[in-house]
Amino acid sequence: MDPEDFFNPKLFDGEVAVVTGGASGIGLRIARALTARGAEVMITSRSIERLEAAELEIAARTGRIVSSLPCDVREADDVDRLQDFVMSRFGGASIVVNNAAANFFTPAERMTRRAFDTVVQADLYGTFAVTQAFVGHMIEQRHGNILNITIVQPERGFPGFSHSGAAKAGILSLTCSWAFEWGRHGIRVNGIAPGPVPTRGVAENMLATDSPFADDARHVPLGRLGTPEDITSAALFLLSPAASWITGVNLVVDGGLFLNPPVTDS
Ligand SMILES: CCCCC/C=C/C(=O)SCCNC(=O)CCNC(=O)[C@H](O)C(C)(C)COP(=O)(O)OP(=O)(O)OC[C@H]1O[C@@H](n2cnc3c(N)ncnc32)[C@H](O)[C@@H]1OP(=O)(O)O
Ligand SMILES: NC(=O)C1=CN([C@@H]2O[C@H](COP(=O)(O)OP(=O)(O)OC[C@H]3O[C@@H](n4cnc5c(N)ncnc54)[C@H](OP(=O)(O)O)[C@@H]3O)[C@@H](O)[C@H]2O)C=CC1
Repeated sequence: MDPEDFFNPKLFDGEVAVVTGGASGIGLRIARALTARGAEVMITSRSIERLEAAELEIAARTGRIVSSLPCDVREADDVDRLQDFVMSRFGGASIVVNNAAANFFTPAERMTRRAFDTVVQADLYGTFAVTQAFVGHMIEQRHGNILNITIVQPERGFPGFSHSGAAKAGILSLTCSWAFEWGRHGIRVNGIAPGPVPTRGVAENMLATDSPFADDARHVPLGRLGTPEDITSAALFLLSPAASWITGVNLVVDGGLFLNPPVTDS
């Protein structure tokens, strides 16, 4: 049984969800699970081919249609187009999942300014811009849910991923500021901090020979790497009314890895 099978199939009836980076990996699994539970879902990423494949996969698995639009979250014009599309098709969004991210292993002394900018724009600026595109409508409706995909304890530092660590720390700060500012409007804002989940993005961008990421499985107390399903069931919980008094948290979903970080060899 999938962990997400514990969630009611009508849990998200009447909700409209935008999932950035929803064409692959964790974002695709969250988009599929929301679709299967009644939400109207809009997925975005840069690649039309991946979006088309994701639409087919979700339709085959759920019997329901998702909408999709190519959108580079670093580009203000793309985010404006996304906003226009969602407003005209659905009248607004009640759920935003800020999942799109870029990452690659680079020692800090060799990281170019453009490399730093590429990651910070995709992660931190993208989270800001996409959220801002939809929060006005949420405030009007006095109903909204924002979920940011972060990392575990970004203040700890991530050797070789200093751009991503800094961007994710910024996202965590946005999560807390927004939770505070928008709670009075009926909007909840939370984060999920995944442990290592072997997705395409990780395989293509993070497993350089000297990357510490490759070693993580040995250190996970629950004895295995994570799956997109592990992250998705936590997302469904935080986005559901079962979490209606939870805002501003960064929920760690990592098999206990943060208790035993890979700096120590056990
Ligand atoms: C914090 C600890 C880790 C926490 C765990 C987090 C995991 C994840 O986030 S997994 C998700 C990863 N998924 C992805 O990264 C998918 C999307 N990524 C990409 O498509 C590429 O990685 C991309 C971001 C590089 C693509 O963006 P694009 O705009 O096409 O980038 P460019 O190729 O133009 O490069 C821009 C700039 O960055 C430099 N650069 C790119 N790759 C590397 C690399 N492997 N090593 C060093 N530098 C790299 C590139 O050279 C450019 O800079 P300049 O040379 O100065 O122009
Ligand atoms: N997997 C892991 O171990 C961990 C993942 N995370 C986080 O989980 C989230 C999902 O990662 P994961 O599923 O592993 O990775 P993937 O690479 O599979 O997914 C990332 C998605 O983001 C999209 N994307 C990247 N850049 C942009 C951009 N500029 N504009 C729009 N979309 C973009 C990609 O699509 P396209 O290339 O088509 O644009 C892709 O669909 C990310 O936020 C990541 O940082 C955090 C900790 C650990």
